[in-house]
Amino acid sequence: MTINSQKISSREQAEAILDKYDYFLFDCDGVLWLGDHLLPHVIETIDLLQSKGKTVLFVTNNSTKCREEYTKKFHKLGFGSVTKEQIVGSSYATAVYIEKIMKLPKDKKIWVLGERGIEIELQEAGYQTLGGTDPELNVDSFDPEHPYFNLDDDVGCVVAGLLFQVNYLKLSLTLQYLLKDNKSIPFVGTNIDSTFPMKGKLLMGAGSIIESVVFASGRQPDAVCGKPNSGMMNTIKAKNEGLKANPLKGLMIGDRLNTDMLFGRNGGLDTLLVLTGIELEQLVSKVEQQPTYYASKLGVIYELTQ
Ligand SMILES: O=C(O)[C@H](O)[C@H](O)COP(=O)(O)O
Repeated sequence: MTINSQKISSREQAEAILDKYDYFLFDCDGVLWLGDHLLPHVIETIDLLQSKGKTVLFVTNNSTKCREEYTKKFHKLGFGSVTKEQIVGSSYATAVYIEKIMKLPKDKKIWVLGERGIEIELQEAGYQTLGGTDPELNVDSFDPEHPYFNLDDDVGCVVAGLLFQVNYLKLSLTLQYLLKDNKSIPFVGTNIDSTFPMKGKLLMGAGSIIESVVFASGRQPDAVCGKPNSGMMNTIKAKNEGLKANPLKGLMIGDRLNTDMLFGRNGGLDTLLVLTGIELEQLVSKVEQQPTYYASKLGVIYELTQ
C-alpha cells in the first residue's frame, strides 16, 4: 500500500501546520508524556501554539484522574498555563454521558470498577458512587460473604475503566451488578484502549480490564464514552463553536490509530500520528485509513520552526 500520509520533517511543513489549524486537540499518554516522564519539547510546542492564539485542548482516555487532578499534573510537569477547561478526560465524558444522554436520575447510585478519576467526575455530576477506591475492597483474600455482596438496590449504573488496584473481589462484585435484575443495569465503559505505553513497556489498558467483566457477564457495555466515541467530540464541539462550524480547522494529535486517529477523523478533523507511544512507523503504510500526517514525535513542530 502507498503512503498518503505526510511525514513532518521540514520547517515548511511544520509552519504550514501552524498556519492551517486553529484548534489543536492533544492526546496525552504517548504524546505529551509516558507516565510522569515528559517527552522532548512538548512544553515548548504547546507554548508556541498558545503564543499564536491557537485553541489547545487535551483529550485523554486515561480515566484514573479527574480534570482537577490533570490540571495539577500539567502544572507539576511544567505546563504552567493549562486550565481545567482545556481538559476532557474519558471519566468526565462518562459523567457527561450518564447525566445528559442516559439521564440517570440523581437518586441512583453508580457502581465503579476503576480509579478516583471516575468517582470524582461522577460525584461532581451529583451521583453517589460505590466500589471504586473504597479501602474496604482492598483485601488480599477473597470472601463471598463480604458485606458488599448484599447488593445495593439503588445502583442504577455500572461504570468500568482503567484500574490499577485490581483484585478478585472488585471484579466479582462488578460481575454481581452486571448480572443483577436479569442483566438490566446499564453498563458503561470509559474507553477501549487495550494497552497503554509507559517507560518503554506496554501495560494493561482499560479495555483489557473491562474485557474481563464482559467475558464473565456475557454482556457488552451499552456505551463506551472515551475516544473514538463521538459523544466526547460533541462535548468538545459544543464548547468550541469555531470547531463545530469548521472541523477542518482542527487537528487531532495522538499515538493510537483505533482511538485517537479514528476519533479525529470521525469528527471531521485532520489527524497527526506521533510515534512516541503505541504505533510504529511501518504500520502507517499498512492501514487503509492513514492519518493526514505523521511525525517521529510531537516536539518536531517546535524543533523544526526554531
Ligand atoms: O487504558 C487506558 O485507559 C488508556 O490506554 C490510556 O490511559 C490512554 O490515555 P490517552 O492516550 O488517551 O491519554
